[in-house]
Order: sequence, then C-alpha cells, then structure tokens
Amino acid sequence: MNMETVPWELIQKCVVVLISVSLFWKIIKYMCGLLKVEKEPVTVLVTGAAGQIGYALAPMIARGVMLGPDQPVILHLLDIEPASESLKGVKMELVDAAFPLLKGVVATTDVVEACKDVNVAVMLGGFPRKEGMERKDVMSKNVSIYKAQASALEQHAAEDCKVLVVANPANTNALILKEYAPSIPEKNITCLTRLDHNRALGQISERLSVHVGDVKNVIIWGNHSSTQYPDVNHATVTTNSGNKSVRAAVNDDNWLNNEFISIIQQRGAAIIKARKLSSALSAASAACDHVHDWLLGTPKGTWVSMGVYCDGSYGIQPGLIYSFPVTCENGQWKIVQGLEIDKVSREKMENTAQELIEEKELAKSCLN
Ligand SMILES: NC(=O)C1=CN([C@@H]2O[C@H](COP(=O)(O)OP(=O)(O)OC[C@H]3O[C@@H](n4cnc5c(N)ncnc54)[C@H](O)[C@@H]3O)[C@@H](O)[C@H]2O)C=CC1
Ligand SMILES: O=C([O-])CC(=O)C(=O)O
Repeated sequence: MNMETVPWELIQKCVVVLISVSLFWKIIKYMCGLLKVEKEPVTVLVTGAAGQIGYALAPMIARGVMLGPDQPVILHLLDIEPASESLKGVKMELVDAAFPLLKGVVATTDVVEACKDVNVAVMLGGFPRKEGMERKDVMSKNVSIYKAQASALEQHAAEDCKVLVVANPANTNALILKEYAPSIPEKNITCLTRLDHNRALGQISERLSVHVGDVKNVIIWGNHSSTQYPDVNHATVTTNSGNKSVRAAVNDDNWLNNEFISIIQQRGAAIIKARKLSSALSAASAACDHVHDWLLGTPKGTWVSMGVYCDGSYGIQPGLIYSFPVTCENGQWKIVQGLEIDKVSREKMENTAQELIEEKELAKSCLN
C-alpha cells in the first residue's frame, strides 16, 4: 500500500469528530443527571396499619403501586395502643425491605402525629365483621372512631388531603367523617367500592375465559354491602373481532341478572367463610387502584366505581356517600352522566340508597 495515497487528513478529521460527539454525549448525560429532580415525597396515612389489610397495603404503597413508580412516599402508620408492638414490627419490616421510594415511616398511636401534613389518608382502622354478621353490625364501634378521627384530619392534614375510607360500614363511616370534618371539601372524602368493581370484572372474565384487562365499565351502584347493585348493562369486553357488550358476550341474562349479582354481593362473606378472616390482599390492591386512578386519572373511555358524595345524580338522594361510575382527571372525580337506566336497575339503585338512608339514621343514633 502506498502510504502517500492514505487520506490522513480525512481520518484525522473523523477521529476528532468521533471524540467530540462522544464527549458531547457524556456532557449531555451528566447534565441530565444533574437536572433529574426527584419528586417531593407524598405523605400517606394508613390507619389500622397493624391489621391485616394494613400489612398487605403498606408494602404496596412503598413500592409505588398506589402513586406511581417515580413517586417517593412517606408513610404514617396509625394504630391503637394494644396493637403498638405489632405496629412497631410492621415498621421494622418496612425498613428491612429497603424500598427505594420510601423516604420515611412514622409508626404511632397518636392520632395528631399520624395526621400531620398527610396528603392521602387511607382509613382502615376499625373492627372487621365476623362470620354471620352484616357490615352494619360493626356500626356503633366504627362510626365513633370516624367521628374522632375526622377532627384530627381536619386540623392537621395537608390542605386538599384526599381521604379513602375502607373500614366498614365504609359508606356511612365516610359520611360521618365528612360531617365531622366540615372544612374538608366533600369531594375529597370517598369510600372503597373498587373491590366490588374488581370482583365484578373478575367474575365476568372467568365466565368468558378472557383476561380481566379485556373487561371494562362494570358499575357498582350504592352501598358496599349486600344491597349493592353490580350492573353490567354498559360493560364491554374486547374480543378478536372488536368490542362487544358483556350481555351479548355472556349470552345468559338469567345468570347475569341473578347468580352474578348475588356472587358479587356475597363475595366478602364467602371470603370470610373460606379464610375465617375478611378480604385483605384484594382490599389492599383495590385501595391502591382507587387512589391511583383518582390522583393519576382513569384511562380514556374507562370508568371505575367509587363511593362519593351524592349530588342527586341519577335521582339518588343527595347527601349520601353512594357508589357511582366515575372518571378521574387532574385529581378530581366526576360522576359519569347520561347512562340509560332500565326499570330493574332503577329499583335496585333505590333499594341500596334506602339502606344507606337507614344506616345514616342508625349512625346518628349511635353517636347521640
Ligand atoms: N370497603 C371494603 O371493600 C373493605 C372493607 N374492609 C374493612 O376494613 C377494615 C379493616 O380490615 P382488616 O385490616 O381486615 O381488620 P383488622 O382487624 O385486621 O385491622 C384493623 C386494625 O384497626 C385497628 N384499630 C381499631 N381501632 C382503631 C382506631 N381507633 N384507630 C386506629 N386503628 C384502629 C386495630 O387495632 C387493627 O389493627 C374493617 O372494617 C373491614 O371490615 C375489609 C375489606 C374490604
Ligand atoms: O365483607 C367484609 O366484611 C369485608 C369486606 O367489606 C369485603 O370483603 O368486601
């Protein structure tokens, strides 16, 4: 090879360009690293944190299941004195799990310390029902807890704190909390019916042998109790040939109108019968889904069920905490309007509203 014909000048230029590009790229990556600002932590209160749902829920929150994989969290765990050792153990395990998103854990039996500056409050604290009881049978013990904790939240939580009541009777506990914390906006106080919603999705997916993610827009109307109305009239399933209504896909109205409804209404009792304990992992997961969708939004074209303060939508008496189909955007829920309601559905929606009206009266009498 004749060395004189080698284009040394060109090779030299190429090497310089390559070195410059790689240097430039390194600088950009370094700058991005410097600019990567970690989000401020969100403080999440879990009451009844030493209980069985608490034990399933705390690690889910610490892993980002509730608020997203890039959202640091601080956990405030509240329980009562007899459970304080167990609560301490939960905190020890959270430390041992070394969750990257978990920026602090406060485990306390002091309600004021627990409520201080919380952005999200998940209220599990209370007495669960046992086999053979209805959820309203735990009314007197639990509503007095919600009355007391309402004022602590009102006085010490962050402005715009979002509250999810899980403890039963969930709708009525949430209503009591709302009434005794008048300065918390009513749109910030909700109760969990997402577990019932997810149970309905699960049953339809099993029946049709499709993935649960392909079923959407079931509705839980009313109370988180055996009078709730799981409604599939607007639900759809995604199939190979496009979207189909659940009624058409199941093609068995008798099953949908009877057995399906009763399975969902009685699912909590069936879990208690099988486990001798009430639902915990599914309740924790549903609580994460509820808060996640509320704060981060529901996917386009999809609604979820939430127990929310009723404004009279669908002719339901205003002033109850009633489960409706909702969509969420920018941290706000909105009741889905304009769905056609047939006569059978109307009756079931009224029936569960009636139970909530009675529970409200019973709760008031327990507090007098
Ligand atoms: N809405 C829903 O979909 C569901 C609701 N639930 C309800 O959630 C609640 C919690 O269930 P579990 O964790 O299984 O019960 P659990 O009995 O295992 O835990 C409840 C915890 O609350 C604590 N507690 C009692 N009084 C308290 C107070 N004043 N302040 C703070 N903590 C207090 C207890 O010491 C206990 O550690 C129950 O009311 C249960 O019926 C359960 C499943 C689903
Ligand atoms: O049934 C219970 O008492 C617990 C609960 O609310 C549920 O699993 O839906």
